[in-house]
Amino acid sequence: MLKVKDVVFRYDGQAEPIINNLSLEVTAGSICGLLGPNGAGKTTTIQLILGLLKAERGMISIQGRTLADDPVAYKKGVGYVSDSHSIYDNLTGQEFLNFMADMYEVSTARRVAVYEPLIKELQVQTYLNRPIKSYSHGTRQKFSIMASLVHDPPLWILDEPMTGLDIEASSVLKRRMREHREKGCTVLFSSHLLEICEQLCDTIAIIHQGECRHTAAVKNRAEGEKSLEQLYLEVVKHEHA
Ligand SMILES: Nc1ncnc2c1ncn2[C@@H]1O[C@H](COP(=O)(O)OP(=O)(O)OP(=O)(O)O)[C@@H](O)[C@H]1O
Repeated sequence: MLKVKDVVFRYDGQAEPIINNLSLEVTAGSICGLLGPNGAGKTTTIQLILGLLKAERGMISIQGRTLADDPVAYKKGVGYVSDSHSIYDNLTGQEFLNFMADMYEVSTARRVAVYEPLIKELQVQTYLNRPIKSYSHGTRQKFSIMASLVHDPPLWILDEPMTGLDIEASSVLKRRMREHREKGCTVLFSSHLLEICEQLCDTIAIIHQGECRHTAAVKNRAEGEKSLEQLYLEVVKHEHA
């Protein structure tokens, strides 16, 4: 479903690539957790997949389509929850939700059908007509999550989505991620929380120093197999040596 092959990327002015021949595959109808130390390249990888950054080499495709093949269809195939939500400060939550639905050309009936249950589940009714600049981080996160689902994206990408969410909202998000997978869609999210990956993921990918160093199945691990924590620590250990 998602294929990232031998991608190389460096930010302007950098001598060495930050992303180094990174390859990753996520199958349709699965949840994949991106793990890795601070600065490993998780957010950069996500932004490359989204087309917010441009790789200098390599190939990225979603459902067999690259950004160059059909930029609009490619972008409509992805829903994104960023780890920073500062750009819509002057809109109210309701205006932001409508703006995102307009951008994805989602009908009024469809946006109501998506947003109404989410507004109730995430308990944000009282925030709808207030400016986003007055929201806490967690409330911004809730609006970002709602907006990312309005076009029912086949690939849902979330960058550290649990950060700042209260316990009820985390529980709603986890359920929504599972439901997305049950519909045959795909979820990719970055996290520093191994327990969340153990609860949710079918696979994990460990990013270290701009490379995907290891991928592993999370469920049905054979008896005697290493725990995810042991596995993770072994993959990244030379950083701490
Ligand atoms: N705009 C930028 N310009 C230059 N370097 C950057 C920029 N953004 C990130 N970097 C560098 O790229 C590397 C990868 O950063 P990235 O944010 O992708 O890591 P991450 O794995 O998401 O980290 P964290 O877990 O701390 O969020 C880091 O060394 C970071 O300092």
